[in-house]
Amino acid sequence: MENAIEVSHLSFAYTEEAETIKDVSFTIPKGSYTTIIGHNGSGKSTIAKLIIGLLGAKSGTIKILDQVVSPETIYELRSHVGIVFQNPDNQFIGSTVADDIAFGLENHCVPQEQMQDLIDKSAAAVGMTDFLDAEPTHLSGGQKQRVAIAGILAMAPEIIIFDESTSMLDPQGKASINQEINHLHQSRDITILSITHDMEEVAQSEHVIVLNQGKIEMEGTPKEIFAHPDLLKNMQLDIPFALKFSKYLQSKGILHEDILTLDKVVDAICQLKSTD
Ligand SMILES: Nc1ncnc2c1ncn2[C@@H]1O[C@H](COP(=O)(O)OP(=O)(O)OP(=O)(O)O)[C@@H](O)[C@H]1O
Repeated sequence: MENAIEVSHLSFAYTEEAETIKDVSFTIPKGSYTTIIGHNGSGKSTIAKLIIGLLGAKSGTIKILDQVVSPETIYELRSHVGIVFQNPDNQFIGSTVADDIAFGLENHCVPQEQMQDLIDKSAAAVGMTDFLDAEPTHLSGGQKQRVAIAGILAMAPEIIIFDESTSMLDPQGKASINQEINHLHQSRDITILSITHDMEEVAQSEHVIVLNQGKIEMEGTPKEIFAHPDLLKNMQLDIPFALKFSKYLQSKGILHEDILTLDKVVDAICQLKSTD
């Protein structure tokens, strides 16, 4: 399978005293959904900034769609990668929400007649239809995050990087955006790299990278990663609620395996009832 992103022996330091990223290597296959987790300050956002060339590596290489990221290539490469940051305040350009979502589309020369449809659909996907004429600066933190996500959804680039971009959303908003990300990934084959503290989102991804003090500590499927709750706890990380619940049901003899999502826990219980 071709790779969307290849990171090879990447190191980076903000200061001379200490390295923030220490010899990190990983690959993200095209069309895959990867999450990066790690304690605060483990270097997750720094990796995202290195990938899109906002920071320059001290050593190592990064390839996007088989091209090495460098000052010469980054401008062209960015047309294939959309990124939504944690702090939406730094991302607004338009004077209304609609203008803001339109900005990326205009840059990509999307015809006017398609533009309105894309703005409407992406605003609806993040629950912001009623705010299209609002000024972005007047929105709450979570609403701003929704608009920033809508701007990227509208452009549907080949690769999307989410850097804790649902951190300010209420639980329902988070769940519906997670659903939207999953839908986008499955229906359009878009490569997703999501930096997150939301273990429910991690459970829906295909591959997980666990970062600890600038190094990769573990890598694998969500099931493989969540099979080590004690290791995760040592890194201030948790397992999804559904997994805790399924472990509890196992202790009561009701279920017989670890299950990562609530939907699947409910399916398993329904299955038991139907075989009673
Ligand atoms: N501009 C900067 N100058 C100096 N040090 C920085 C800078 N930005 C980040 N750091 C340091 O680099 C380390 C990694 O930061 P980074 O933001 O990548 O972590 P993170 O894993 O994304 O954290 P969080 O989960 O809190 O968002 C931290 O120790 C942080 O203090």
